[in-house]
Amino acid sequence: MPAKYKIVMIRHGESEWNQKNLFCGWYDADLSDKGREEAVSAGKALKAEGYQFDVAHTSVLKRAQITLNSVLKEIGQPDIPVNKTWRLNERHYGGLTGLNKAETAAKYGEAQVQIWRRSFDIPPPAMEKDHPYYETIVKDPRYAGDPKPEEFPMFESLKLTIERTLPYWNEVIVPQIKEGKRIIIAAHGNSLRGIVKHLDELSDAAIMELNLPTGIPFVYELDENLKPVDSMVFLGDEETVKKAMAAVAAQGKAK
Ligand SMILES: O=C(O)[C@@H](COP(=O)(O)O)OP(=O)(O)O
Repeated sequence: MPAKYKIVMIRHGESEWNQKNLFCGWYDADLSDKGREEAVSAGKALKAEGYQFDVAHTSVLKRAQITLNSVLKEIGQPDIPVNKTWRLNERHYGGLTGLNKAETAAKYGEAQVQIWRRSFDIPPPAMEKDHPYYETIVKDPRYAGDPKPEEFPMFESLKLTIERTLPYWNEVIVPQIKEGKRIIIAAHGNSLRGIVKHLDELSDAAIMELNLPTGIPFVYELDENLKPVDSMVFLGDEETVKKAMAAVAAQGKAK
């Protein structure tokens, strides 16, 4: 079937916590200088290809929002409607939040860290009340009322992340796609892996292999039933994308 719709997604540029190689999850890390540059380059790449959007979706975390704002500024559309939702947040990394990924691998083994980072349904340990970032995250006013207290995660596997991201995809984004709206989503490594898994119907095993690079936009072309005609086409040269993906995968290695 021919392509009918196009949607652009981007993982935020490198954050200060990506740079320090810390599990970040719902911690609201800022972009690093490199991440800000990546966001500007992403905007320029979209501009060069003539992309324009009617609406944008992002998480409530600033690393995604700043990336989106940079992109929209570069393409000359700083004022389009932007929907912000916790449902596009990064997966909640539970008790691992704030730990160094390489040090965690040295302590618990690379295989365990790989399970925590990439298994489909094995969650990281829960964030307990005495965790250094518990109060910062749970009491953050941006979450007052939404998610509801019973929905508020203390940890998330990719499976749990998908369970809270997909309702937003299906109920908010899909109707807009079908109305012909040109959409960009600026979000996170794992919230976007969830959407990719859904669109491409990847198996639980196949999604483990996918590492999304920071700050490189990718495009899906969808047919009228929203099945991909073209999947995950990055606006970047192949070698750069491959290297960036390998670098993300390597973050879980004990140095
Ligand atoms: O939470 C985090 O540490 C990273 C992803 O980490 P990995 O699952 O790749 O370890 O999220 P993001 O930088 O996309 O917001």
